[in-house]
Amino acid sequence: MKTRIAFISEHASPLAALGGVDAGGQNVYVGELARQMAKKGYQVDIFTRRENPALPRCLQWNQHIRIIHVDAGPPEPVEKELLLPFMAAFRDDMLAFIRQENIHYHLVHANFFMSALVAMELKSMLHVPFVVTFHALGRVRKLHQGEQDRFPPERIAIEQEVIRQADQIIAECPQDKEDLINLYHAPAGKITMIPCGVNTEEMYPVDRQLARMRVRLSQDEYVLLQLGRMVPRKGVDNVIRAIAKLPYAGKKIRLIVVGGEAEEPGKGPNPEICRLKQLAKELGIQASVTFAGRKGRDELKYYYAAADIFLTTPWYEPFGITPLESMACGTPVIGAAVGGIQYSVQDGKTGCLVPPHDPEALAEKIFTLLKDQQQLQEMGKQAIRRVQTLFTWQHVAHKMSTVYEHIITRHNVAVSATVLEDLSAIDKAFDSLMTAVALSRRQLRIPLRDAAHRMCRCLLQGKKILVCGNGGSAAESQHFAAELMGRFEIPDRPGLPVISLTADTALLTAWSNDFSFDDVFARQVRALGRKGDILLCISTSGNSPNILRAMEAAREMQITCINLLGKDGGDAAALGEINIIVPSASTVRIQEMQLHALHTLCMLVEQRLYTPRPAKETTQPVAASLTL
Ligand SMILES: O=C(CO)[C@@H](O)[C@H](O)[C@H](O)[C@H](O)COP(=O)(O)O
Ligand SMILES: [Zn+2]
Repeated sequence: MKTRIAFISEHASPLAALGGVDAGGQNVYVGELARQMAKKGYQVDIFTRRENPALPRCLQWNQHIRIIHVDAGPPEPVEKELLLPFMAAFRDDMLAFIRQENIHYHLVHANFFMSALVAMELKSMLHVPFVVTFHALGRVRKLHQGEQDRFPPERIAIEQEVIRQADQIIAECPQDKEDLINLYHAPAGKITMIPCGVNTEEMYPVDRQLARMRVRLSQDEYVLLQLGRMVPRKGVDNVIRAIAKLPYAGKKIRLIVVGGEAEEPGKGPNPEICRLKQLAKELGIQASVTFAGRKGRDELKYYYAAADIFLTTPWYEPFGITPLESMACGTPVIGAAVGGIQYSVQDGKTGCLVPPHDPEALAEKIFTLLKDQQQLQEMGKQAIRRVQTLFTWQHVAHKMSTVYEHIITRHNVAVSATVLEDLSAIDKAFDSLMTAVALSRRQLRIPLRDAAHRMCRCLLQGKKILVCGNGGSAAESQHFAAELMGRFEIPDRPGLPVISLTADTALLTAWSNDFSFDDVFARQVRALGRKGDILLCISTSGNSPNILRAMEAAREMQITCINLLGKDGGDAAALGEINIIVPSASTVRIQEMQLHALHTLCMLVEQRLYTPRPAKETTQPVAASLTL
């Protein structure tokens, strides 16, 4: 059987176009990882929110991967900051799919905190372990974006709880791991560092001249590339400011900005692009900056390869896939020394690191590198080498499958341990019941026979039986009365006068409320009992005061006391004419044996009084033939 993994990526579908505000690294991560895991033999279902009513419920992406569109919120794009309220619906619809298909997942891989919220709930309902890749952390975002962060404040508490409940946390770079530990107190042992990857079949070196021809860029200019989502935190303004500060480096310089959604009729252009265009204009460099818009993934390698240097200076970056893509295409990167960029870009080797929000520092590095073409070339080669050793998706999938297998094995062992524990507890309960049965069989035969005999004599004399007990024994009193007043195994016989003293709630509550609970049964014995009747007391301890008082009343009235007891019989044993004492110290076993004893008494009484005679009348007492 294949190992089945459920990926949850609530806002980032691998099918979504890249470059839009909410479409970025996570979409690529989920798609690429799923493809590599499928190659490794896993069956992967990717659950993502339906953003378009035309999408099928379940799309077979390839032989081993399905994309399931989950109905949660309106079937249209919704900003991820507004998605949290739809997560309950996401969980319910995902559960409905799982139940309908009757699937058992071995593991859930949650992406982003909202998916992890769903994974936590599935874990508690379906006992499926989960790993989480946060992709971004609320506390880090808050630190950098402050009031501009529009995620609901509950995000932090959810992330904190996810960290507690996750079976393993995937940190994407050393900084991510540090943030998890320092900002969330995540236990280091729960974190595995696995970077993002880059698809080297999609991103690979292309001859620069050819690449420039392909994307129609001049061969005579320096080309600097900025590529990614167009949101303020990506710091594209910082890059534009740096360009404005660059001294002449021997050739004209062109900055290409790739990204942003395609402009749709009726919808305005991306506000960040408008802001950036305005900035370039204000700085007087609009002629040197080309806003190329969104490009298809198959075109990106030409842009990367066409560039002399790739620039990325976000305020912060949980990982950052674009620097890796650029490196895979052999183009060195100047990146901000933040988040994952500090890990993927080796300063001075595969590119350079600069502080974020510092256009001077960036301009200086660009200038230095452009002037040293030999070093740039060497950095390009090193960049390719670094990607191929550390950042291929095959490498990522290999590390990830080790984590998956470890968790699945650990979970299976824990499940089998719990199952074994439960089975052993069940076995023990049966064993102890069997011991109680064996001992009782030996010790209760005679008192049971005597008790049945006395009951028959009492009933044949037109007398009655009163029964009482507390708690479980109260229930059995009523049970016993119902069997005899109604019927046990012989149909169509008259009812027998057996009354449970535990059934009159009005009397029981009034008498215990106004006088004493200790007298609730004695009071009824005195009112209902007559000489020659039987009082059957059921107690596991034999020490309940109301039982003892009832027996005292019975004895005063020459009512026979038969006791069904346990343990050492307690004080009741001294007051009973017949004591049936279950030989066990366990209240539970005593009660179970007492029920059996009561059924046995019913059987004996019924058989003795109403032996079925098919040829004749079946319900006549056989008193005449009884030897009392
Ligand atoms: O069923 C159970 C325990 O298994 C309890 O309800 C139990 O019957 C109650 O604690 C009784 O109050 C115990 O009274 P007794 O058997 O000692 O006379
Ligand atoms: Zn009980």
